[in-house]
Amino acid sequence: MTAETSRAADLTPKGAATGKIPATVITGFLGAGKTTMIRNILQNAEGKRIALIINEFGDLGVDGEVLKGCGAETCTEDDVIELTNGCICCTVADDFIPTMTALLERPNRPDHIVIETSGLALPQPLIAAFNWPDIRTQVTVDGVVTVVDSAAVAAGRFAEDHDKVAAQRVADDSLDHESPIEELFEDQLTAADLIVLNKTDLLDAEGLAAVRREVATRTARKPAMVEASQGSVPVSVLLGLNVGTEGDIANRKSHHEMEHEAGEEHDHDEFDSFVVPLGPVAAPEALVARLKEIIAAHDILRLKGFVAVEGKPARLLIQAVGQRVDSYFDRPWAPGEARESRLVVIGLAGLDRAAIERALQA
Ligand SMILES: Nc1nc2c(ncn2[C@@H]2O[C@H](COP(=O)(O)OP(=O)(O)OP(=O)(O)O)[C@@H](O)[C@H]2O)c(=O)[nH]1
Repeated sequence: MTAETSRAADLTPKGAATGKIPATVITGFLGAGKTTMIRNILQNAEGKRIALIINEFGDLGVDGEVLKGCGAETCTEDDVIELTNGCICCTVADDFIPTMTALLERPNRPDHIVIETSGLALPQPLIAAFNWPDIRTQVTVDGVVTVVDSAAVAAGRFAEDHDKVAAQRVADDSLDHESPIEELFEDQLTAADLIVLNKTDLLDAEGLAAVRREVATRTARKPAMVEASQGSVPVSVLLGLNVGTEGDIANRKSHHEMEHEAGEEHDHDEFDSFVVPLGPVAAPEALVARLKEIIAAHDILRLKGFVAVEGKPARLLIQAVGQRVDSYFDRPWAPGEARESRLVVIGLAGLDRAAIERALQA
């Protein structure tokens, strides 16, 4: 093949011109800003009809709630499909394929499909699923966008903590991974066609340049990087990458695939999550202060959920990523809706659930 013909082959349209619906996979570690970025996509879709498939670790459905409430005309509640039965990379055959098939059978097919993986998902099995016979004739992966929490990278969250890994291994000698967080971070970067360095508002130019260098060292591939705050990247940059990533999956192997070519199953045993119910809260500021202490004491990676505040007609959305806790009233409680306070807690396996529950409910 000459250089010219090989270049022409590279430019072959994978999506629209082949009649396939383009699907964008949005991945990235817990709390990186995936849902925030998708909200931005929906609000700036300019008439493009988008169907969303979202998958969350921890069964509270917070992301779905946030996205359904975003009021975008081109993405109604029917267009938001939540996969709550575990992490999408482990439930491809049972959950993802049937969901995609049902979506494709709808009379009113979407112009574009956006898939948000859970923050703990390994994107590779999901991308490979686009090669399944029923799917590959109808849909193609337009691109994989990996969202990075730049502040967390700067804080060393994805650099190996040798003491912690050693402690984990003492607690569970079946652990064969060097560091589950670091590996997953790198696997998500390795899957990327585009990397979004998000949360730039939390860093100065020097810090951001260091993050850019560090991210570049974490994958042998060299996907483009864009910087963003609040996931604000033009839709024209995110959608329409036209890569056909499912055809390149062999070049994006995860640590897990490289270590276990023999086919050992991937799972999420290294991580743990549970939901804690609380009573109504009298003082949200005091709750937020307490959350920060509990997160630090137990090294909780992610905590989110809804809280009923005494005397308030709206529910309080709590979003914590590491030590940073955001909270705001997102919408009024609906008539007849149970005013429950529930928080999902996610961390490395071995979280002291009883102690965390006691502290949260105190
Ligand atoms: N300061 C700052 N906060 C951000 C930015 N983007 C998102 N956040 C906040 O980070 C938190 C997590 O954002 P999400 O969009 O829910 O992150 P996610 O990747 O969908 O999280 P999971 O689905 O739980 O993995 C929320 O409190 C957001 O408001 C940003 O650019 N800057």
